[in-house]
Amino acid sequence: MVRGTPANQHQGFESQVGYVEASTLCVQVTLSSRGARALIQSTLDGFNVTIMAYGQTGSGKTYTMIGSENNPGIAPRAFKRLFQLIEAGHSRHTVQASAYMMELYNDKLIDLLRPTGNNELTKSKSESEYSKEIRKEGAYAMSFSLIHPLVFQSEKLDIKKDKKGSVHVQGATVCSVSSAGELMRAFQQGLTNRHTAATKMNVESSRSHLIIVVCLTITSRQTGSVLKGKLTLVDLAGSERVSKSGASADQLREANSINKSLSALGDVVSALSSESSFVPYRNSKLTMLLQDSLGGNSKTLVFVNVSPVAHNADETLVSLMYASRIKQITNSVSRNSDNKEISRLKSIISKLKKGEDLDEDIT
Ligand SMILES: Nc1ncnc2c1ncn2[C@@H]1O[C@H](COP(=O)(O)OP(=O)(O)OP(=O)(O)O)[C@@H](O)[C@H]1O
Repeated sequence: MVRGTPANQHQGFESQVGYVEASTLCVQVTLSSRGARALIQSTLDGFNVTIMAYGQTGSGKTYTMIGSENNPGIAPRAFKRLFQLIEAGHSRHTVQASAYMMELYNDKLIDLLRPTGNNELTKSKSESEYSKEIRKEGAYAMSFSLIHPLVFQSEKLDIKKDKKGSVHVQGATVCSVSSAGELMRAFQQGLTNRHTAATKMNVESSRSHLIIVVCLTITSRQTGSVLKGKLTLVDLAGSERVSKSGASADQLREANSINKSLSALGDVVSALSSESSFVPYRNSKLTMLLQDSLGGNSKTLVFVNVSPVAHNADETLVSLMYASRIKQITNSVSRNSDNKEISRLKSIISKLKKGEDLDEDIT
């Protein structure tokens, strides 16, 4: 099912530059679930969930995923809903939440939560607080409020896939978060580091693909069994014709890199929708990152944003064809769960690898 949903509750939206349209239209394509709200619950039920926006530059992807202060987009709404559900289920399970945030800029993965000396959140904390930082599962983990400007400079970001097919970025700065507000603060901090620039098509065009991942560990109070949920939110950079966007020299490089990665994404979608035996995930970092979201172990919702104006008819057609192809993809979804004993053994193995104390686990 492909649902056409007017995303333009924005009557009177004025264009600010060049060819920005007076309205946008959003086509919602859902794989494996009914809608965004149900998907947030699925994350807490131990599933991988991806929500992403695809479309031509200036068509409203960032507005859909991030929104504005008065009209929050999918990400802030998802964060709020997630913590409402966590609170509602408090008597049944405990939940540990953490998040990391990356951009893929000129084919390079950049850690948007990596502390810098300029980070406002890093300045007000004492040294003793910084000492509480912990290392976890090969990634750099910390409570978000404890970010230290000098530590956690990981060497390299690596895209990894576990045995169940879940993708994660090794080496990313991971913030542990305990409320929607904390998660939102981390998110906003990350956004300030994202590459954007004015083009003829969009006064604040995203020059990178944005990926936010929220990881949940849900432990049942009754049985001790553990579920792992993962929510991935993706605001893709827009495909653009440089003749229309009027790209400068740097922007030309960015546009080429964006178009190349989106073309690799198109190849993956084509291969999956035609049930080809080979899917070229490894052709781009973007497709490697989205490997579990497209054709893998994830419930996935894709918003395809299109422009309704005649001037953009070609791009709109391409996006709609993309939407209908993506709709043919079938993901194979399973819950990420472990019983109490397996969780205990995994925790021992992980601690042994890190050379940590095992006293608590063995008694
Ligand atoms: N539904 C909407 N209501 C009001 N303004 C909107 C709406 N959708 C988009 N806009 C405005 O249109 C402009 C372009 O939108 P946006 O930046 O989300 O496009 P995009 O698809 O993310 O573009 P790019 O790929 O270049 O980053 C922005 O100024 C945004 O605020």
